[in-house]
Amino acid sequence: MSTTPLKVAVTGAAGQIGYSLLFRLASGALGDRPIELRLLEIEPALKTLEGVVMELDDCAFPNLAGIEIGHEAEKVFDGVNLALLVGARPRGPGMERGDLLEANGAIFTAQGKALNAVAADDVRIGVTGNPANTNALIAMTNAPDVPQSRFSALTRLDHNRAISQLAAKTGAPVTDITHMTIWGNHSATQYPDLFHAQVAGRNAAETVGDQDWLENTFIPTVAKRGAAIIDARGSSSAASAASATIDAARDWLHGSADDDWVSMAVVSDGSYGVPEGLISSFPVTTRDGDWEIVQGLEIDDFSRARIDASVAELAEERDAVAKLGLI
Ligand SMILES: NC(=O)C1=CN([C@@H]2O[C@H](COP(=O)(O)OP(=O)(O)OC[C@H]3O[C@@H](n4cnc5c(N)ncnc54)[C@H](O)[C@@H]3O)[C@@H](O)[C@H]2O)C=CC1
Ligand SMILES: O=C([O-])CC(=O)C(=O)O
Repeated sequence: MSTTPLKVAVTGAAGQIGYSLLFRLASGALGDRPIELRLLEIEPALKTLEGVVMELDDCAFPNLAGIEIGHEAEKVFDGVNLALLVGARPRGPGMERGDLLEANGAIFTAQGKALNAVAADDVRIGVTGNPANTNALIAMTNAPDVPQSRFSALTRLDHNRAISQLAAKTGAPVTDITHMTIWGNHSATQYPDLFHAQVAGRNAAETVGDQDWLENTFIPTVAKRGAAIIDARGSSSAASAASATIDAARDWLHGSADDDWVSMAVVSDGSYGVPEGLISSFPVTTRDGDWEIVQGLEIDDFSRARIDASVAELAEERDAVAKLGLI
């Protein structure tokens, strides 16, 4: 194991997700390698962030090798190996994540440019801030020197939600649920796929044997879970979003489990009819910091229609940010 600290940037570090994410990162959720935190916030939030840093100090985490904070992306991102782009406005009740495009898009233009200029050559960039897929597209487009494969958007929370719902339905432990896939956008159009998922090695859709539940309960529960949490909590999911951000980063850096896959929104190479260049969620395997889209899955008409609908929304979002001059 390298003893050189992994430099991890977190944006929006004084926000709700940050408050959960930073303590998990600092306590070793990405492995034993020491980490150095680089925390970016807007200037008015720096005082709050200083308080969070005091708390991190007070935990005396053995593997926390240093913390730097600031409001200038080019300083904070200097030499980072992993950038977790969380900072963005969350939606409130009655909003869709796409309503945040204009408010949040500009953040990712500037941060893409800054990462392009100063990040380490091996940087990996995970976007959590919404609308995550299109924000990742904006950052990627504004960072032409960083390989496109280094960008991903978070659909791991949806993936974890789908696992949890299926486990509850079948009575199986979550560890028995494998091969889950979220296709498309991190939005209400996403398609959580039970036709390729497995419960203790058996096909999940067959195990459930209830198309009505699959179509009218499972898919909408997973796809609209974010809104249900906003409705119940008054603010959007935070600890679960931080946990999923860590799951995604850990698997990206260290590899997904053998004989399983994970969901990640990554740049499409045209696989499964998703237009090249869109950042869409796929089943992927990861190893040593690289990902590969799982190939050869059969897509029936039911799945095809749902993947196409979510991908059409991604194309609309891309066109909207192109009109705004963000890509
Ligand atoms: N992809 C996913 O699964 C999920 C995504 N989210 C999204 O994550 C984002 C953050 O959520 P919360 O932490 O709850 O929001 P929050 O409002 O509590 O925190 C956001 C933080 O970002 C900061 N910020 C704003 N502009 C910034 C900039 N240019 N640079 C650096 N920091 C900046 C704000 O000052 C604030 O402290 C939201 O867009 C939310 O919708 C939330 C849950 C799940
Ligand atoms: O729903 C939201 O706005 C926050 C989010 O992305 C989620 O919880 O999946």
